Amino acid sequence: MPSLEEELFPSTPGKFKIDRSHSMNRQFHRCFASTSTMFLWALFLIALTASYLSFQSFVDSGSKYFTASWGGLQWEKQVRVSSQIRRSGGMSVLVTGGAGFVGTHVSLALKRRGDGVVGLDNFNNYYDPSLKKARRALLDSHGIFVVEGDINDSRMLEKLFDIVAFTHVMHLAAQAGVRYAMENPNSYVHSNIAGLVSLLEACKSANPQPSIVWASSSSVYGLNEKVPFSESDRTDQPASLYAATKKAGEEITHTYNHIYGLSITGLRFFTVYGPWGRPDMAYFSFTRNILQGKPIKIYRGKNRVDLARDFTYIDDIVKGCLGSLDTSGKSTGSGGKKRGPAPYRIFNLGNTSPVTVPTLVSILERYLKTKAKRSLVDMPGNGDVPFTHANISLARSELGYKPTTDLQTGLKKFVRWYLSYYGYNHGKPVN
Ligand SMILES: O=C(O)[C@H]1O[C@H](OP(=O)(O)OP(=O)(O)OC[C@H]2O[C@@H](n3ccc(=O)[nH]c3=O)[C@H](O)[C@@H]2O)[C@H](O)[C@@H](O)[C@H]1O
Repeated sequence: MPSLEEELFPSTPGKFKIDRSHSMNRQFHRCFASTSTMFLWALFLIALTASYLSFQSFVDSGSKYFTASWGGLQWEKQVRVSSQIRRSGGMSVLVTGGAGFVGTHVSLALKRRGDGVVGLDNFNNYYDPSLKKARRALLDSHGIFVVEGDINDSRMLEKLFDIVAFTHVMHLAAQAGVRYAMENPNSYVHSNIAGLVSLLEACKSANPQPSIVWASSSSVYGLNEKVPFSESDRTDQPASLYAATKKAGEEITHTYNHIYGLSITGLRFFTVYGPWGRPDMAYFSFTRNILQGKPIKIYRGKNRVDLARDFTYIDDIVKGCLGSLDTSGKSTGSGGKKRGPAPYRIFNLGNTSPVTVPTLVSILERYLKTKAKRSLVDMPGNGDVPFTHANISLARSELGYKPTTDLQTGLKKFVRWYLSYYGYNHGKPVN
């Protein structure tokens, strides 16, 4: 089969017909036919080479994923204004995944205390983008600008660091979800591996280099059976590709810390829930299905043992994130070179009191005043782990992290928000 180039440039040039105007003078044509043909060929070749090269760089930078919704004077002004610090000793933070669940809450908390915040989000459709847009509207009403862009877009990242000398990056952009990794494995590589490297490259080259706090996951403990999970426990048995990419992230950030002097703090979040949460998570989809009278699947482990999670309320997670930013220490590199050792830290951020999934459902039933249609099924082999339980002593001593919201209280707040956001037509208001 001929290649595209062979089709465009057949080996017998005579086959390639150039349309000529009838008004052309035959004599003139005969004299200049060979010169003009060569000239046209040369022009054509130059144009083709140029478009091929620009297409290559487009593909190389992964730009096929990007929307061109950044840049321009107005955009730069919005970025600058949003990043302005309004307290002494404050920080300017780039929050990736800014329109995400945790990103929104962290951004609001930072802004509230006078820090400068710029969000960054690609608004992908892993779950309903209208929820992300509603979060963006909320952020906007608090003076926080969210840039629409992908962390793989290195040109855009470079531009952001040109405009603002961010002191910190709160990196929360990721492909989340444990079970979805079997459906769309490449999206995890794209965001959690390639995107992470692209972001670290931008941070490494930035002058000054920012300190980085980023979201790892409790899922890195995988098949670890020692409870509660401590940071020093083994994390080399991931049960899902999601977990494997988060574990890889911990190794990748370590190399950037080691080679370039970037200050790194990785946070292992334990099943975070709350208002403005992620619709793909169990507590959220259970609520929707219970209100709509649809059945819910409750997974059970081996020997019909209930699964359990160390569900952690969003406000507690936000405190852990801010504590991490405040204690992160400085990156030491400049001009892409390390000038001395920089902090590398990993912390569990959990609640320390696991609750079983059936108990979670009972709490929801009470607040929703509706019985769930429970269907108990054996846990499919899709990356799930039977339980999680955080040991948080390290975060407590280093960050002053102290979770204060139990599942009952947190779910009550979530249900209130859910009903106010989606309306009361799906169920009765919570007391
Ligand atoms: O801590 C993390 O690092 C991860 O937390 C979250 O993962 P998980 O702890 O798996 O939360 P989630 O899906 O809410 O399932 C909760 C429970 O409900 C069970 N579950 C789930 C679905 C269902 O239909 N039925 C069911 O029983 C299920 O078996 C499980 O026992 C984040 O999604 C993930 O992005 C990551 O951040």
